[in-house]
Amino acid sequence: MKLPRRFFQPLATGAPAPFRELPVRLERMIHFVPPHNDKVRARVPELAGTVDVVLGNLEDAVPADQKEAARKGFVAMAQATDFAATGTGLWTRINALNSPWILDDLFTIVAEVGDKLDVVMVPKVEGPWDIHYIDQLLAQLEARHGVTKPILVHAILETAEGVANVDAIASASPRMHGMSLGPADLAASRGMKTTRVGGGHPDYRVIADPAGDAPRASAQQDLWHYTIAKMVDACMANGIKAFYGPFGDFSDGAACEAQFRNAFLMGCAGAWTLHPSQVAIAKRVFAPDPAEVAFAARIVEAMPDGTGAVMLDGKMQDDATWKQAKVIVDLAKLVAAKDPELAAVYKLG
Ligand SMILES: CC(=O)SCCNC(=O)CCNC(=O)[C@H](O)C(C)(C)COP(=O)(O)OP(=O)(O)OC[C@H]1O[C@@H](n2cnc3c(N)ncnc32)[C@H](O)[C@@H]1OP(=O)(O)O
Ligand SMILES: O=CC(=O)O
Ligand SMILES: [Mg+2]
Repeated sequence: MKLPRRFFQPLATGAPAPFRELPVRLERMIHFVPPHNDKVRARVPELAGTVDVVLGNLEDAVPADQKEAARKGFVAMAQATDFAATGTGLWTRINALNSPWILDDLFTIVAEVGDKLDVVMVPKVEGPWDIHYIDQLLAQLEARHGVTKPILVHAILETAEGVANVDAIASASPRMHGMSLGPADLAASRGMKTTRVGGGHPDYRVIADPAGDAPRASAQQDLWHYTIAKMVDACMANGIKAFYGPFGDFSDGAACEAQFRNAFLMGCAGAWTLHPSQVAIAKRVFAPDPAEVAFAARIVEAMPDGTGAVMLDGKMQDDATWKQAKVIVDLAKLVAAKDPELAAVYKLG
């Protein structure tokens, strides 16, 4: 382990100093774009104003013979659009550390558009050693190409070993932005018996005890509850952000919304959107409910210094509920700053 005073030192001469605190940004959805697809890429300038993050995906879902086209497409789309002008994040998902493409991904992208890139998403992270490797390499590339803003790292939690090491991954570097659950790769890595990309499974359920001949009630359970909870704790304990990942059944908006909402309530900041139909779902879910915001604002107002105990509508409020209320009010303010419609509904000063 590094000594605390060395943790924030740049890892290469000439590389920018790491952030001490993460930039505060609204990231309700990380929208995946296949950069080798000319038609979709052409829509990016228009898309950029409608999502919080545009991610050019170079990894899974890009065929092996299109990896180079995807990398070139990403550079072209990064150069063609001023993402910062609309407050939209620009991310890329690079190929895995053991793949033949990773070096060209990073070498090309940092050289060509390193100053425009906010976050590199790293797939199949197994432990802190993977983050240390990327951290060092990014610092060298930032220094070589004169990048002045540190490029952040986002890990996908999608292997059994990664889940076992989740705390160490979250605390591996000041470059860590956050983590996303990768339910498809994780299911494979764990030997789970499902072919779905996220969401539930009709056979994963609990059943009521028998009561004579009466039909036994049963209910589907959330396959991802344990992992999301573990990921949220690891992330929040280290001051970084947790995200739900992909939901693959584009035809089932209700199930996508339920999965996103569970993640939101558990502490996640956002989710991936793979298809335009999922963007509205993410916007709906990852902004607090107006009635909840109104009640939270009353709590904050009733306890101006955040201490003591008061009653509101028959419910006890104290220092702890004040902190809960602050989470909701702060998020609502962040959303309101970007979304005039919700700003009008929230009516926060
Ligand atoms: C497990 C994991 O790793 S998940 C992450 C990896 N997967 C991905 O990144 C997938 C990203 N999504 C995609 O590539 C596409 O949505 C696909 C290939 C899955 C499906 O695309 P299509 O067959 O074109 O879907 P569909 O016909 O419903 O699309 C409707 C429209 O939305 C467009 N569209 C589809 N996906 C996207 C997207 N991610 N961003 C922007 N536009 C999109 C289509 O081009 C189409 O446009 P059109 O009406 O002008 O023809
Ligand atoms: O990369 C995402 C996943 O679910 O796998
Ligand atoms: Mg994956």
